[in-house]
Amino acid sequence: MNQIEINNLTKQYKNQVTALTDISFQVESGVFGLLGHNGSGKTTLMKILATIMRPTSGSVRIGGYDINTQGEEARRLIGYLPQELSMYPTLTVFDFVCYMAALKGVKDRKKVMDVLEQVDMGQYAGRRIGQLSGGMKRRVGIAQALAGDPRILIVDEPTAGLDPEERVRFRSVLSRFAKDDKCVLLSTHIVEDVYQLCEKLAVLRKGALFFSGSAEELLSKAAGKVKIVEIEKEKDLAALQKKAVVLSVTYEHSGILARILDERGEFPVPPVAETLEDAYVYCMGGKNYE
Ligand SMILES: Nc1ncnc2c1ncn2[C@@H]1O[C@H](COP(=O)(O)OP(=O)(O)OP(=O)(O)O)[C@@H](O)[C@H]1O
Repeated sequence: MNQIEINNLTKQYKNQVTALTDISFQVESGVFGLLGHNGSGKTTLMKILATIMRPTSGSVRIGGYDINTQGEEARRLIGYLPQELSMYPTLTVFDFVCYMAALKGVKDRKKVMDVLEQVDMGQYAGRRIGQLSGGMKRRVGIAQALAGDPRILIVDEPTAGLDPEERVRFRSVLSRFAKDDKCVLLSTHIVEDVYQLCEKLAVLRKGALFFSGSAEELLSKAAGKVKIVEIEKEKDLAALQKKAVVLSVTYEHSGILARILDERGEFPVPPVAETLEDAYVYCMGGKNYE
């Protein structure tokens, strides 16, 4: 069953910037990844799905409810973690989540404790927000999104800036939520998160939908094209870049190893196994995404 259905969605801001152009895709249960460079329109799309911004045209159904005409019903199904969530540093974790939960009509303090336990923050309930690490704050952000028992969790770039341990922990919180026929829509520009978490994903490029499908389908776009070639000098790199997309470069004692996408089969070396990151960079026209 589709949890989210997006049809011909377009968003033009008042300054005439068109952030989204005719986007259509569906999101089923599980963790769904939304990948794109900075400025590709991810946050705009998340805000529309979270019903805090109206589209210019097109339609969105959340759990079957049309956000334009049944916004209240749709909103009740959603938990949203925005890219930047203002938190009051002097409040305790518990009081902050109680406050956010109350805004959604959840007054039961036991339920607040439950969501803190779900994100492994129960033991820090009494700590002040200002004394938390970045990863802990992000988990508190998820806890407030989980208040009200949503079916659909919309999280905007939740792992940016986290250390590897916190990222792993954060991912497990999301995948734990997504089982039981629920859905997480995760926007990120970190391909590793999508690789670890998502069966399906969409790629936005300059506000347009470039790809929507399974991770395997995205991978297949780079299949057989990823090669490693050796060049002698730095200046040979510029010539190589004219012939192929250079994915990464490693400097060795003997020379320089370049990982490339050989689209036209011009380099007579056997291909190596492609990664999701290779396929993503390929989709993005070869520009690195950081
Ligand atoms: N309130 C606004 N008014 C005008 N233009 C905006 C507004 N918000 C975003 N934009 C523009 O819309 C485009 C998409 O921005 P958006 O924030 O949705 O991208 P993003 O993929 O989330 O980027 P990032 O990863 O950097 O957060 C950009 O060109 C941006 O400058």
